[in-house]
Amino acid sequence: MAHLIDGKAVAAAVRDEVAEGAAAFEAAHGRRPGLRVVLLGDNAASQSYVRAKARAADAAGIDADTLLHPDTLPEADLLALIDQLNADPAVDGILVQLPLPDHIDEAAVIRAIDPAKDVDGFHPENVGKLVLGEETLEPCTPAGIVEMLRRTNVETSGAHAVVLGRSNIVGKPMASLLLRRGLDCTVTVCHSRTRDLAQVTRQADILVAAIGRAEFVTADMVKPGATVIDVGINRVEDATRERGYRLTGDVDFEAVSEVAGALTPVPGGVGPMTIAMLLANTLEAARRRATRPAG
Ligand SMILES: Nc1nc(=O)c2c([nH]1)NC[C@@H]1CN(c3ccc(C(=O)N[C@@H](CCC(=O)O)C(=O)O)cc3)C=[N+]21
Repeated sequence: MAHLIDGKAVAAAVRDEVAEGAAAFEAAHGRRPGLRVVLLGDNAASQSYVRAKARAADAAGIDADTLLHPDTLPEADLLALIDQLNADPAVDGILVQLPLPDHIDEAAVIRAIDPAKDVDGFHPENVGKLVLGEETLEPCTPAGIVEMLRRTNVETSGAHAVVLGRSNIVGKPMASLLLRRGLDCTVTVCHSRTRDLAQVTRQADILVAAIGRAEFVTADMVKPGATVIDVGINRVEDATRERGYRLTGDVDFEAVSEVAGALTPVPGGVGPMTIAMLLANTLEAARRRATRPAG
C-alpha cells in the first residue's frame, strides 16, 4: 500500500509560515500584504474556490478581497480594472480566476497584470524567468507540488519525473521546475497524443498526473514504488453524495495505491497546496515590492 502524502497537513504548515511572515510584514510596513481575486460570472465551482482562497488569506493575515463581476463584463472594463489594481499601492497580488468567458482574450488579460503582482506566475515575463531559472513568482500548483516533494523528503536528484499533461498552468511550468538545479530531475513531458503512453509513464520515479481526465492513470501505468502526484480535480456525478457529485483526480486512486510508493489524494492533496502557495506568493510579492517599489 502506498504512503499517503497529506497535502492538507503540508499546506497548513506552509500557511503557518506565511502567517508569521505576514505578521512581520505588517509590523514593518504598517499594512497587510494585499490580494485581489477577480471573478467573472457565478459558476458555483469557481465561487467555492474563490471563497476558499479568501478564507485562507484572511486566516494568514493577508488582506484579501474578491471582486465579483458579471460574465458579460466587456474586456476593456476588465483591463481597466487590472490597471487600477496595478496602480494601487495596497495591492501586492492580483489573481484573475480562469477560465474567462469566450469574449475575453485570456492572454491579453494575463499580459495586462503587473508582473510584480502576478501571484499566479502566468505573465510571459514570469514564465520566461521560470524557464531561465531566475527568481520569479512561480505558478502556484507546480510550486506547491515542489514544496510537497521537499517537505515529505521525496528524492528528486537524478530521478526520472514524468509529467503527464502540457498545459501552461501545470504541465509546462512543472517540467521547468523539476529540471532546475536543486531538484535535478530527468524530465519527460507526455500528453494525450503520446504513443505507448503507459510504457512512458511506467518509467517514472515521480509521476505528475495533470491531464484533466478522471481516473486516467491506471495501475499498469505506474512503476512499483513510484511517487504519484495527482493534480486532477474532476467532478464525477454521484447520486449517493450530498452534493450530487464526488471529486476525483486524474489517478485511479484505489488501484494505483496498490502499486505506488507514495500518492497524493484528491481532495486533500495538491489543491490545498495550490492555495497555500498563492498566499506565499502574495507575501513574497509584498516583500519584493516593499524593498523595490514600482507600482
Ligand atoms: N487564475 C487562476 N489561478 C488558479 O489557481 C486557479 C484558477 N485561476 N482557476 C481554477 C483553478 C482551480 N484551483 C483550485 C485550487 C484549490 C483547490 C482545492 O483546494 N480543492 C480541494 C477540494 C475543494 C472541494 O471540495 O471542492 C482539494 O483538492 O482538497 C481546487 C482548485 C485554482 N485554480
